[in-house]
Amino acid sequence: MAVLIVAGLDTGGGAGLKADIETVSALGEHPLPVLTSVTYQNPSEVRGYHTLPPEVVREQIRAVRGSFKIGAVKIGMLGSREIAEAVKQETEGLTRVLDPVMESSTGAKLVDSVESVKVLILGSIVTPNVPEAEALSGLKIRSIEEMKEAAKVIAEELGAEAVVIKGGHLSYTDVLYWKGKLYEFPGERVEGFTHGTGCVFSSALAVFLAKGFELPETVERAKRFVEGSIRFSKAEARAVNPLWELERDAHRWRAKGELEEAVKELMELGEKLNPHVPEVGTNFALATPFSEVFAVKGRIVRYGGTIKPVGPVEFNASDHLRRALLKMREFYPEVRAVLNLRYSEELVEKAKKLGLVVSFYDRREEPEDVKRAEKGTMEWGIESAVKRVGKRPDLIYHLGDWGKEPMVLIFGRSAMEVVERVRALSSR
Ligand SMILES: Cc1ncc(COP(=O)(O)OP(=O)(O)O)c(N)n1
Ligand SMILES: Cc1ncsc1CCOP(=O)(O)O
Repeated sequence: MAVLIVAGLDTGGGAGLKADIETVSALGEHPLPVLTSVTYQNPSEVRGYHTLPPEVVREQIRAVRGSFKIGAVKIGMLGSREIAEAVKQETEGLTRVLDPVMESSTGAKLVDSVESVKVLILGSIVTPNVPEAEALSGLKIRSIEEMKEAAKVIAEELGAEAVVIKGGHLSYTDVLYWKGKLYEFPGERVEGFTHGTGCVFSSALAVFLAKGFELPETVERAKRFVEGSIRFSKAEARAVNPLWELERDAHRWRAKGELEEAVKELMELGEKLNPHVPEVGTNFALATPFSEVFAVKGRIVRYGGTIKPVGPVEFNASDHLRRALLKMREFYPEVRAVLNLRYSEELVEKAKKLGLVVSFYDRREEPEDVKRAEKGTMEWGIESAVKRVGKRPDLIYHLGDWGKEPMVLIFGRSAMEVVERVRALSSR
């Protein structure tokens, strides 16, 4: 099924047509991109924009309308009243999702007037954020109740088929008004970049409508998709990442394979490694670039004179090493793998001789409040070891405490780098 996208170009690659194309493609439908305007923008500022002649927009839509089965159309930045009129005429009869783009999040105007956006409201599913809903309804919005009132006004007075007001500027609850009924979609704050969220949300809505979902389920799905695209947003683009699901799954698949290979290599070191395996066992953890962590289920244990993984490599099969790795990645994101061994002075001395950067933490220095908290020791320990050495540590050890076995953690930028380090450390 094809989804028509009528939108502007964001040269920063975070919002607009590019985000829309990625959203539609990632959700498995075919994007038909129609350009209304070219903006000169980066994630920090919109320097200006140039609108295309309305006839150019009209011809783009005409070129595809007859040749594709169009399930829905997403309309974003219009730029001018003339373009809005042309888009209205050329999209008549299609299921229309209108993101009433007025200003960028950096505060720059992206349309000549609110009236131009209003041209397309009649019969459309409209997705304003709070400031846009205020501009369309003329109401002040300070609460979820006031979001509901504004949604009703936009539907009943301006003739929208449905209205979804996104709560990002207020709470994290979205409100839908459709066929005389109000719905709430609670959400929570997600850490990450948000530039482009409005574009991704409205495109995802168009896709799920094209797939045949009813509006309330469509809103729920689009909201969860946006949350993922913020959680896995792109630091480089400083914007949402509509490709997150595809990238996440590819990363998971690669990480699992990489760790399985490395565990196999590690098993070759069986007899040499056996004396270094602690009482609690060894685990080997690898993070994907999205900081999801794979490890060995049940850990790696001593087995006769050699070693053996108890279970397979699985997602979330580690607690301690996962927390150590994620903390380390807050300082050094290039670190992706870690393995624990039994502490011995000999092992630490060998690491120093090999030129590895060694640091440690002393559990006796752990603040009382961290000690009392259920799970803060590992994070505190890694942070204090990182700060102690002032550069990226390859190995961190601690000398134990009551009921805590002394331990060595060996880090690396890949699972194989850790294996190579363990090989060097365990050789006689
Ligand atoms: C070309 C273009 N279209 C739309 C926007 C606004 O996008 P949105 O998703 O609402 O994101 P923010 O502006 O809130 O970051 C844009 N900036 N450029
Ligand atoms: C108990 C313990 N403490 C530090 S590493 C380790 C073993 C590995 O733990 P996990 O399997 O939870 O990563």
